[in-house]
Amino acid sequence: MSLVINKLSKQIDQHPTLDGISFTVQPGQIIGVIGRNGVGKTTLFRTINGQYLADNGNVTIDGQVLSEHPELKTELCFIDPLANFFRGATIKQIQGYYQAAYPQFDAKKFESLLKRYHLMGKQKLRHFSKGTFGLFTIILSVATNAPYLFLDEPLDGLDVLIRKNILSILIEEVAGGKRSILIASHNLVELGGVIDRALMLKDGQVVNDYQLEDMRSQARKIQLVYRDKKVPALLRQAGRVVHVSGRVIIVVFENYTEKLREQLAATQPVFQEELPLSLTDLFMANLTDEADYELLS
Ligand SMILES: Nc1ncnc2c1ncn2[C@@H]1O[C@H](COP(=O)(O)OP(=O)(O)OP(=O)(O)O)[C@@H](O)[C@H]1O
Repeated sequence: MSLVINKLSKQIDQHPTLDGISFTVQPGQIIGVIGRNGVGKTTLFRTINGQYLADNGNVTIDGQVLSEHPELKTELCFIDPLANFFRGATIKQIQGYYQAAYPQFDAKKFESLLKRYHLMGKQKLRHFSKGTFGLFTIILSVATNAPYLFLDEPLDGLDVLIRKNILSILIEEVAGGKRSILIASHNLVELGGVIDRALMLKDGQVVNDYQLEDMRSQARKIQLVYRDKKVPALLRQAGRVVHVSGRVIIVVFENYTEKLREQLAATQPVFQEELPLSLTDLFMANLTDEADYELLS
Protein backbone atom coordinates (compact mmCIF):
# COMPACT_ATOMS: atom_id res chain seq x y z
CA MET A 1 0.00 0.00 0.00
CA SER A 2 1.43 3.38 -0.94
CA LEU A 3 0.56 6.93 -1.87
CA VAL A 4 2.48 8.21 -4.86
CA ILE A 5 2.78 11.86 -5.77
CA ASN A 6 3.78 11.85 -9.38
CA LYS A 7 5.25 14.98 -11.04
CA LEU A 8 2.61 17.24 -9.50
CA SER A 9 2.58 20.79 -10.86
CA LYS A 10 0.42 23.76 -9.99
CA GLN A 11 0.74 27.35 -11.15
CA ILE A 12 -0.77 30.09 -9.02
CA ASP A 13 -0.96 33.54 -10.61
CA GLN A 14 1.46 32.41 -13.36
CA HIS A 15 3.95 31.32 -10.72
CA PRO A 16 4.95 27.63 -10.74
CA THR A 17 4.25 27.04 -7.04
CA LEU A 18 4.55 23.28 -7.48
CA ASP A 19 6.90 22.30 -10.27
CA GLY A 20 6.90 18.56 -10.86
CA ILE A 21 6.90 17.30 -7.29
CA SER A 22 7.31 13.55 -6.85
CA PHE A 23 7.60 11.38 -3.77
CA THR A 24 6.16 8.19 -2.34
CA VAL A 25 4.62 7.73 1.08
CA GLN A 26 4.87 4.29 2.66
CA PRO A 27 2.64 3.32 5.57
CA GLY A 28 3.96 3.82 9.09
CA GLN A 29 5.88 7.03 8.51
CA ILE A 30 5.68 10.53 9.90
CA ILE A 31 6.99 12.89 7.24
CA GLY A 32 7.84 16.52 7.83
CA VAL A 33 7.16 18.86 4.91
CA ILE A 34 9.49 21.75 5.41
CA GLY A 35 10.15 24.96 3.58
CA ARG A 36 10.22 28.69 3.89
CA ASN A 37 7.09 30.81 4.17
CA GLY A 38 5.15 30.83 0.92
CA VAL A 39 7.09 27.98 -0.70
CA GLY A 40 3.90 26.00 -1.32
CA LYS A 41 3.43 23.50 1.52
CA THR A 42 -0.28 24.24 1.94
CA THR A 43 -0.70 24.33 -1.85
CA LEU A 44 0.91 20.89 -2.03
CA PHE A 45 -1.53 19.51 0.56
CA ARG A 46 -4.50 21.13 -1.19
CA THR A 47 -3.44 19.82 -4.59
CA ILE A 48 -2.82 16.27 -3.34
CA ASN A 49 -6.22 16.31 -1.64
CA GLY A 50 -8.03 17.64 -4.70
CA GLN A 51 -8.98 21.07 -3.37
CA TYR A 52 -6.81 22.55 -6.13
CA LEU A 53 -6.74 20.92 -9.54
CA ALA A 54 -3.23 19.94 -10.58
CA ASP A 55 -2.02 21.40 -13.90
CA ASN A 56 0.07 18.30 -14.47
CA GLY A 57 0.90 15.07 -12.72
CA ASN A 58 -1.27 12.95 -10.50
CA VAL A 59 -1.69 11.23 -7.17
CA THR A 60 -2.13 7.49 -6.97
CA ILE A 61 -3.15 5.20 -4.15
CA ASP A 62 -2.08 1.62 -4.68
CA GLY A 63 -1.69 2.40 -8.36
CA GLN A 64 -5.14 3.97 -8.85
CA VAL A 65 -5.32 7.61 -9.89
CA LEU A 66 -7.11 9.53 -7.14
CA SER A 67 -8.84 12.03 -9.46
CA GLU A 68 -10.38 9.13 -11.43
CA HIS A 69 -11.52 7.30 -8.27
CA PRO A 70 -13.25 9.79 -5.97
CA GLU A 71 -14.17 6.93 -3.62
CA LEU A 72 -10.46 6.77 -2.69
CA LYS A 73 -10.73 10.18 -1.03
CA THR A 74 -11.66 8.44 2.19
CA GLU A 75 -8.06 7.22 2.27
CA LEU A 76 -6.89 10.82 2.77
CA CYS A 77 -7.77 13.41 5.38
CA PHE A 78 -6.74 17.03 5.20
CA ILE A 79 -8.57 19.56 7.31
CA ASP A 80 -7.59 22.86 5.80
CA PRO A 81 -6.65 25.41 8.47
CA LEU A 82 -8.87 27.85 6.57
CA ALA A 83 -11.74 25.37 6.50
CA ASN A 84 -14.98 27.24 6.78
CA PHE A 85 -16.59 25.07 9.38
CA PHE A 86 -19.98 26.37 10.35
CA ARG A 87 -19.01 27.94 13.63
CA GLY A 88 -22.50 27.53 15.04
CA ALA A 89 -22.21 23.75 14.67
CA THR A 90 -21.55 21.56 17.69
CA ILE A 91 -18.80 18.95 17.97
CA LYS A 92 -21.47 16.29 17.74
CA GLN A 93 -22.82 17.72 14.45
CA ILE A 94 -19.34 17.89 12.93
CA GLN A 95 -18.80 14.29 14.04
CA GLY A 96 -21.98 13.36 12.15
CA TYR A 97 -20.70 15.01 8.92
CA TYR A 98 -17.34 13.25 9.18
CA GLN A 99 -18.94 9.91 10.01
CA ALA A 100 -20.99 10.24 6.85
CA ALA A 101 -17.90 11.07 4.78
CA TYR A 102 -15.56 8.48 6.32
CA PRO A 103 -17.18 5.04 6.68
CA GLN A 104 -14.20 3.88 8.75
CA PHE A 105 -14.64 6.78 11.27
CA ASP A 106 -13.77 5.56 14.77
CA ALA A 107 -16.39 7.11 17.07
CA LYS A 108 -14.93 5.41 20.13
CA LYS A 109 -11.51 6.89 19.53
CA PHE A 110 -13.06 10.30 18.79
CA GLU A 111 -15.06 10.31 21.99
CA SER A 112 -12.20 9.10 24.14
CA LEU A 113 -9.86 11.80 22.77
CA LEU A 114 -12.54 14.45 23.34
CA LYS A 115 -12.87 13.25 26.90
CA ARG A 116 -9.10 13.25 27.42
CA TYR A 117 -8.99 16.92 26.43
CA HIS A 118 -12.18 17.93 28.26
CA LEU A 119 -14.18 18.69 25.12
CA MET A 120 -17.89 18.00 25.07
CA GLY A 121 -20.12 17.02 22.18
CA LYS A 122 -22.59 19.84 22.75
CA GLN A 123 -19.90 22.56 22.59
CA LYS A 124 -20.18 24.90 19.61
CA LEU A 125 -17.10 25.57 17.53
CA ARG A 126 -17.47 29.32 17.90
CA HIS A 127 -16.68 28.97 21.59
CA PHE A 128 -13.28 27.45 20.88
CA SER A 129 -10.06 29.34 21.28
CA LYS A 130 -7.58 29.09 18.37
CA GLY A 131 -5.64 26.39 20.22
CA THR A 132 -8.72 24.35 21.10
CA PHE A 133 -9.88 24.54 17.50
CA GLY A 134 -6.47 23.23 16.38
CA LEU A 135 -6.66 20.41 18.87
CA PHE A 136 -10.20 19.56 17.78
CA THR A 137 -9.20 19.34 14.09
CA ILE A 138 -6.40 16.92 14.98
CA ILE A 139 -8.76 14.72 17.00
CA LEU A 140 -11.18 14.78 14.08
CA SER A 141 -8.44 13.87 11.56
CA VAL A 142 -7.17 11.00 13.67
CA ALA A 143 -10.71 9.66 14.21
CA THR A 144 -11.40 9.47 10.45
CA ASN A 145 -9.02 6.49 10.40
CA ALA A 146 -7.89 7.62 6.96
CA PRO A 147 -4.55 5.94 6.22
CA TYR A 148 -2.96 9.22 5.08
CA LEU A 149 -3.30 12.30 7.27
CA PHE A 150 -2.17 15.76 6.24
CA LEU A 151 -1.65 18.24 9.03
CA ASP A 152 -0.82 21.85 8.27
CA GLU A 153 0.93 23.59 11.17
CA PRO A 154 -0.79 21.31 13.72
CA LEU A 155 1.16 22.72 16.66
CA ASP A 156 0.42 26.36 15.93
CA GLY A 157 -1.14 28.21 18.82
CA LEU A 158 -1.17 25.19 21.16
CA ASP A 159 0.43 25.34 24.57
CA VAL A 160 3.45 23.18 25.27
CA LEU A 161 1.56 20.42 27.11
CA ILE A 162 -1.05 20.04 24.43
CA ARG A 163 1.70 20.05 21.77
CA LYS A 164 3.42 17.16 23.54
CA ASN A 165 0.13 15.28 23.84
CA ILE A 166 -0.65 15.82 20.18
CA LEU A 167 2.73 14.49 19.16
CA SER A 168 2.24 11.38 21.24
CA ILE A 169 -1.22 10.84 19.70
CA LEU A 170 0.40 11.06 16.27
CA ILE A 171 3.23 8.66 17.15
CA GLU A 172 0.64 6.20 18.51
CA GLU A 173 -1.30 6.48 15.26
CA VAL A 174 1.60 5.47 13.02
CA ALA A 175 2.96 2.84 15.41
CA GLY A 176 0.55 0.24 14.00
CA GLY A 177 2.38 0.58 10.67
CA LYS A 178 -0.81 1.21 8.70
CA ARG A 179 -1.07 4.98 8.69
CA SER A 180 1.17 7.79 7.55
CA ILE A 181 1.13 11.39 8.60
CA LEU A 182 2.49 14.32 6.64
CA ILE A 183 3.10 17.40 8.75
CA ALA A 184 3.85 20.86 7.37
CA SER A 185 5.40 22.83 10.16
CA HIS A 186 7.86 25.55 11.05
CA ASN A 187 8.18 24.08 14.51
CA LEU A 188 11.41 22.30 13.68
CA VAL A 189 12.54 21.49 17.19
CA GLU A 190 9.41 19.48 18.01
CA LEU A 191 9.09 18.12 14.50
CA GLY A 192 12.68 16.83 14.62
CA GLY A 193 11.75 14.63 17.59
CA VAL A 194 8.93 12.77 15.81
CA ILE A 195 9.48 12.60 12.07
CA ASP A 196 11.15 9.72 10.26
CA ARG A 197 11.67 11.65 7.09
CA ALA A 198 11.92 15.28 6.01
CA LEU A 199 10.95 16.61 2.60
CA MET A 200 12.39 20.04 1.95
CA LEU A 201 10.65 22.23 -0.60
CA LYS A 202 12.29 25.04 -2.51
CA ASP A 203 11.40 26.71 -5.81
CA GLY A 204 8.42 24.42 -6.32
CA GLN A 205 10.45 21.24 -5.93
CA VAL A 206 11.57 18.71 -3.37
CA VAL A 207 15.22 19.67 -2.96
CA ASN A 208 16.00 17.15 -0.21
CA ASP A 209 14.38 13.98 0.97
CA TYR A 210 16.07 12.94 4.19
CA GLN A 211 15.60 9.71 6.06
CA LEU A 212 16.49 11.17 9.43
CA GLU A 213 18.12 8.02 10.72
CA ASP A 214 20.52 7.86 7.74
CA MET A 215 21.09 11.58 7.93
CA ARG A 216 22.04 11.35 11.61
CA SER A 217 24.62 8.66 10.90
CA GLN A 218 26.16 10.38 7.85
CA ALA A 219 25.96 14.10 8.53
CA ARG A 220 28.02 16.22 10.90
CA LYS A 221 27.83 19.78 12.14
CA ILE A 222 31.30 21.10 12.87
CA GLN A 223 32.49 24.33 14.37
CA LEU A 224 35.92 25.44 13.19
CA VAL A 225 38.12 28.33 14.16
CA TYR A 226 40.88 29.56 11.84
CA ARG A 227 43.82 31.86 12.33
CA ASP A 228 42.44 34.41 9.82
CA LYS A 229 38.94 35.31 8.63
CA LYS A 230 39.20 33.60 5.23
CA VAL A 231 36.76 30.71 4.79
CA PRO A 232 38.69 27.76 3.27
CA ALA A 233 37.21 26.79 -0.13
CA LEU A 234 36.78 23.16 1.03
CA LEU A 235 34.09 24.19 3.52
CA ARG A 236 31.86 25.58 0.78
CA GLN A 237 32.69 22.78 -1.65
CA ALA A 238 32.05 19.85 0.67
CA GLY A 239 29.56 21.33 3.13
CA ARG A 240 27.11 24.12 3.78
CA VAL A 241 28.34 26.99 5.84
CA VAL A 242 25.51 27.85 8.25
CA HIS A 243 27.21 30.46 10.38
CA VAL A 244 30.23 32.74 10.15
CA SER A 245 31.19 34.97 13.01
CA GLY A 246 34.65 36.46 12.73
CA ARG A 247 37.04 33.51 12.64
CA VAL A 248 34.42 31.01 13.83
CA ILE A 249 32.68 29.04 11.12
CA ILE A 250 29.95 26.42 11.53
CA VAL A 251 29.50 23.98 8.67
CA VAL A 252 27.06 21.15 8.03
CA PHE A 253 28.53 18.26 6.05
CA GLU A 254 25.80 15.96 4.78
CA ASN A 255 28.21 13.23 3.85
CA TYR A 256 31.04 13.18 6.33
CA THR A 257 33.68 10.61 5.42
CA GLU A 258 37.13 9.69 6.69
CA LYS A 259 38.62 11.34 3.60
CA LEU A 260 36.77 14.57 4.37
CA ARG A 261 38.01 14.41 7.95
CA GLU A 262 41.58 14.31 6.64
CA GLN A 263 40.93 17.12 4.15
CA LEU A 264 39.51 19.26 6.95
CA ALA A 265 42.55 18.62 9.11
CA ALA A 266 44.71 19.79 6.19
CA THR A 267 42.98 23.21 6.31
CA GLN A 268 44.66 23.59 9.72
CA PRO A 269 41.92 24.94 11.96
CA VAL A 270 43.21 26.15 15.32
CA PHE A 271 40.13 24.63 16.96
CA GLN A 272 37.54 22.10 15.82
CA GLU A 273 34.48 20.71 17.58
CA GLU A 274 31.49 18.61 16.60
CA LEU A 275 28.09 20.07 17.51
CA PRO A 276 24.73 18.28 17.75
CA LEU A 277 22.94 18.34 14.41
CA SER A 278 19.26 19.29 14.36
CA LEU A 279 16.50 19.66 11.81
CA THR A 280 16.92 23.43 12.15
CA ASP A 281 20.53 23.02 10.95
CA LEU A 282 19.38 21.10 7.90
CA PHE A 283 16.76 23.76 7.22
CA MET A 284 19.37 26.48 7.45
CA ALA A 285 21.91 24.53 5.44
CA ASN A 286 19.51 23.96 2.57
CA LEU A 287 17.08 26.81 2.56
CA THR A 288 19.03 29.87 3.61
CA ASP A 289 19.82 32.40 0.89
CA GLU A 290 22.91 34.58 0.60
CA ALA A 291 20.90 37.59 1.78
CA ASP A 292 19.96 35.73 4.98
CA TYR A 293 23.61 34.96 5.70
CA GLU A 294 24.36 38.66 5.70
CA LEU A 295 21.69 39.11 8.37
CA LEU A 296 22.93 36.12 10.35
CA SER A 297 26.63 36.86 10.39
N1 LIG B 1 -5.78 30.77 -3.32
C1 LIG B 1 -4.66 31.46 -3.59
N2 LIG B 1 -4.71 32.64 -4.25
C2 LIG B 1 -3.60 33.33 -4.54
N3 LIG B 1 -2.36 32.94 -4.19
C3 LIG B 1 -2.24 31.80 -3.51
C4 LIG B 1 -3.37 30.99 -3.17
N4 LIG B 1 -2.94 29.90 -2.51
C5 LIG B 1 -1.60 30.03 -2.43
N5 LIG B 1 -1.19 31.16 -3.03
C6 LIG B 1 0.22 31.59 -3.18
O1 LIG B 1 1.00 30.44 -3.43
C7 LIG B 1 2.24 30.52 -2.74
C8 LIG B 1 2.38 29.31 -1.82
O2 LIG B 1 1.48 29.48 -0.71
P1 LIG B 1 1.32 28.37 0.41
O3 LIG B 1 0.29 28.86 1.35
O4 LIG B 1 1.11 27.06 -0.23
O5 LIG B 1 2.77 28.40 1.08
P2 LIG B 1 3.26 27.75 2.46
O6 LIG B 1 4.55 27.09 2.16
O7 LIG B 1 2.19 26.90 3.04
O8 LIG B 1 3.48 29.05 3.33
P3 LIG B 1 3.54 29.27 4.95
O9 LIG B 1 4.76 28.56 5.42
O10 LIG B 1 3.68 30.74 5.06
O11 LIG B 1 2.27 28.73 5.52
C9 LIG B 1 2.24 31.84 -2.00
O12 LIG B 1 2.95 32.77 -2.79
C10 LIG B 1 0.78 32.21 -1.91
O13 LIG B 1 0.61 33.59 -1.89
